[in-house]
This record gives sequence, C-alpha cells and structure tokens, in this order.
Amino acid sequence: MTTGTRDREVVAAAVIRDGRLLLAQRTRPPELAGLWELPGGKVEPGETPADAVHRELLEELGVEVAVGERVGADVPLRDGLVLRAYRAELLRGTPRALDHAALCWVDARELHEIALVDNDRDWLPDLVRLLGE
Ligand SMILES: Nc1nc2c([nH]c(=O)n2[C@H]2C[C@H](O)[C@@H](COP(=O)(O)OP(=O)(O)OP(=O)(O)O)O2)c(=O)[nH]1
Repeated sequence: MTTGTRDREVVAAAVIRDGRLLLAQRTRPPELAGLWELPGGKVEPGETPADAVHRELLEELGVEVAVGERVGADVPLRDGLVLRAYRAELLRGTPRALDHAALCWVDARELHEIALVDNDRDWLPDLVRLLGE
C-alpha cells in the first residue's frame, strides 16, 4: 500500500558555467562507482528540495549555489525514491571533489560520450538544451 505516502526525493544539480556542465564521478555503491552523475543526494526530513540541493553541494563540492528551475522529467528509483534535477548557479567557491572520485566540466559532445549513471540518461536532451542557451 502506498496510499498516503509520498516518494522521497533525491535531488541532482545541473551546474553550468561557460557552456559546460559539471559532472561528478561516484565512488559508491560498487555498481555505480566510476560512473558520472549530477551532484546531489537525498532530501532530508524537514528540508525543501532547494534546501537539499544547497546542502548537498556545500557538503560534496564546497560551493554555495542558488537553486533554480526543474530540469527534465522525474526518474523513479527503487525503494520509493524519485530523482529530480534542478538548475543551480554557482555563487561562491570553486567545486572540489570532497565526496566523489573526480569532477569534470563537459560540453554537449563530451556529455554524450561520458559514462553517465543510467538513470540520468533521460535528461540528455534537456541538459543539451541548457548547454545551448
Ligand atoms: N546524487 C545523485 N544521485 C543519483 C543520480 N542518479 C541516480 O540514479 N542517483 C541515485 C544514486 C543513489 O541511489 C541515489 C542518491 O544517493 P546519494 O548517495 O547521492 O545520496 P545521499 O548522499 O543522500 O545518500 P546517503 O548519504 O544516504 O548514502 O540516487 C544523480 O544524478 N545524482
């Protein structure tokens, strides 16, 4: 029964600078290690999704961001989780891989070639559109 319950949200941030998208390389779990994702994580109880994007990027990258509009469609994950992407604009700091194996900035061509986590692939057209703006 799922009546009366709501999916718990995982937020993922699309940070774009100078026509390039920031990607982060996962270290865990083993089946995702080495693959690239949009930085983010689970929304904690009492947080808004925007709060969570702000907190996760401070924890994972050491930067402050302003959280913007939604990007792409919801991606259902296992265990009642739903993955949602948001624009985020860098306000302060230079991203560092505090919780990832590495970071990189990709253009549209590189975005198509890099090993993204499967769940993020549906966002490719949306991300490419943002890179073209
Ligand atoms: N952060 C992030 N997670 C993603 C993406 N795509 C995707 O399938 N996921 C999945 C992987 C994980 O199962 C889940 C988020 O886990 P996480 O490990 O990043 O979140 P967290 O830091 O809050 O997790 P934890 O402390 O409880 O381990 O969402 C993405 O682009 N970014």
